[in-house]
Amino acid sequence: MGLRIQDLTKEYGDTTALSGVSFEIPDGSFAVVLGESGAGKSTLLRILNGLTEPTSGGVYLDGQEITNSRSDVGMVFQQHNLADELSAYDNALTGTFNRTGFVRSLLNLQPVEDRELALEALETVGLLDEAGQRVDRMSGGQQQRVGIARALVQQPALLLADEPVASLDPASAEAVMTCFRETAKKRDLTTLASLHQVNIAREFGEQFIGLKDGEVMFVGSRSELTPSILEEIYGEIQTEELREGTETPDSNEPTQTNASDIGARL
Ligand SMILES: Nc1ncnc2c1ncn2[C@@H]1O[C@H](COP(=O)(O)OP(=O)(O)OP(=O)(O)O)[C@@H](O)[C@H]1O
Repeated sequence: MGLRIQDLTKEYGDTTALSGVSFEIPDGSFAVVLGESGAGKSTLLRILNGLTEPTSGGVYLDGQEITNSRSDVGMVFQQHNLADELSAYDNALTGTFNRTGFVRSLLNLQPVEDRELALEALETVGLLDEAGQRVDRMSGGQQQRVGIARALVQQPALLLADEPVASLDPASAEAVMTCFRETAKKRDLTTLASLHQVNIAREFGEQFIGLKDGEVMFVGSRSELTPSILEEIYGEIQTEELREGTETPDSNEPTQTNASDIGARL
């Protein structure tokens, strides 16, 4: 059944961050949220993750409304949020906090099954051999894969990622996104990621949700995500690349994170 967002609205005082947002993501699909800075992407992910309460509306996972408890939702952050001085394995294991409890985790009293889950998750993201390595001695891409492993250890029904590759160089971003998509497929996980880089979004996304000023202005597949739709999502951008929409990015270009510069990102 997948994820269903129904009439979600979020107001911060006078600011309406989301207004009547409704869409569905089929079970096991890899979906991407697109939108300019301020469109409401983070607010949407924060509501799905239980970090923010919506003003109104509902979120349903496999037909069940998910409310305050979000233990079945895994989250991958832009800046990893890892404990630098801990190993990849110990960081992955922190994904069990919700189940094990803080004190037992602190005392290293996780059940054997959780320890096995942490190793399996590291294997899934291709880091089993680096399990004992401190994460601050790993590359940005490897750190992000540890972040994915930690989310997997939660055994989530839904995987969220807020700008998971925004701080990586293009080659690492590709590698992390490949790992991310393959992991989601292997585990048949419904995934929703917000991505600034349109070229990466188009390469890896199966389903797209375009937000503009807090409203859904597009829901569709990769083939439906035409350059003119992208222009609508990101405003009036008059570039040949955008009109042609088929340019491949120059691998020597630095990572693009500026939402207003779509032409360079295509
Ligand atoms: N805690 C908050 N208090 C007040 N306003 C907020 C808060 N969080 C977000 N907003 C406002 O809600 C709107 C949507 O913000 P949000 O961060 O969801 O957008 P975004 O698409 O994720 O942007 P970005 O890509 O820059 O992160 C913006 O106008 C923002 O200023």
